Amino acid sequence: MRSKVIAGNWKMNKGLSEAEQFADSVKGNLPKDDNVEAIVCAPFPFLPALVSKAKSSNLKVGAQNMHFEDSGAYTGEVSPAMLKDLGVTHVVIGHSERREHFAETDESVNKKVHAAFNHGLVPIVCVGETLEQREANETMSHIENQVRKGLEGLTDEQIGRVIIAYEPIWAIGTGKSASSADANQVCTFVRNVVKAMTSENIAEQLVVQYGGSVKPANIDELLDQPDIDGALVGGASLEPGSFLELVEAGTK
Ligand SMILES: O=C[C@H](O)COP(=O)(O)O
Repeated sequence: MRSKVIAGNWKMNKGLSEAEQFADSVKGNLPKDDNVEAIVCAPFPFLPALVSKAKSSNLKVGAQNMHFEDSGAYTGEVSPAMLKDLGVTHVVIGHSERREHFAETDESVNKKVHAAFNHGLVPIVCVGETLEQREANETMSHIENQVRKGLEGLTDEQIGRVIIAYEPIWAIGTGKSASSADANQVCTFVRNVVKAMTSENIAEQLVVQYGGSVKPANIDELLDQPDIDGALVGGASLEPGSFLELVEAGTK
């Protein structure tokens, strides 16, 4: 059985003391259940404090982006080796906000996914369609393209360890979540694309999250779906109480 993975993506929110308070409130209250993983993906400046606070707890700490090179003349960038050194375990790659505002492409996503594995980080690879693509019936072809290009050149074993977050762009931060059936349909499709790319059973190991206006009120319904293995959550991951409720939902 696949574990449920609940990842908070704080985006560019909070200050250092708020981040520390969050970790203090959450770390002792996470469910003691090996079938659910709780990750908080925070802005770079908070990562050392969060890693230190989360030590000896079930809370894992992730980054929201990174460069694909190990080092070099890339002013303002952060390398996978730097994240690994800090004790970060996960990294969000190819979030739609990075694709939209920072010219992230399927090619750079693929380089970053390889770099993550080279440094022992688990990539959370985001895919998702715009409203225009959905209305033009292009959702599946777009998702297939993003999945195939994003995972190109990985071994089957690596693909089995990727987390894919399906986040329809029209559902992000809008309060308008995809219905659980629609979300599951795309998550099943993602698994089938991976099945076609890999040898037997790899696709069954793959964790596929849904993201887009997930909150305590709708997470149960989403996680009840057979191909939704967790959630990548923005707004509702910011408050400790709400984050804990989301993680708790993964134990049911
Ligand atoms: O990475 C998280 C997503 O962009 C979802 O954000 P949201 O939960 O605020 O809609």
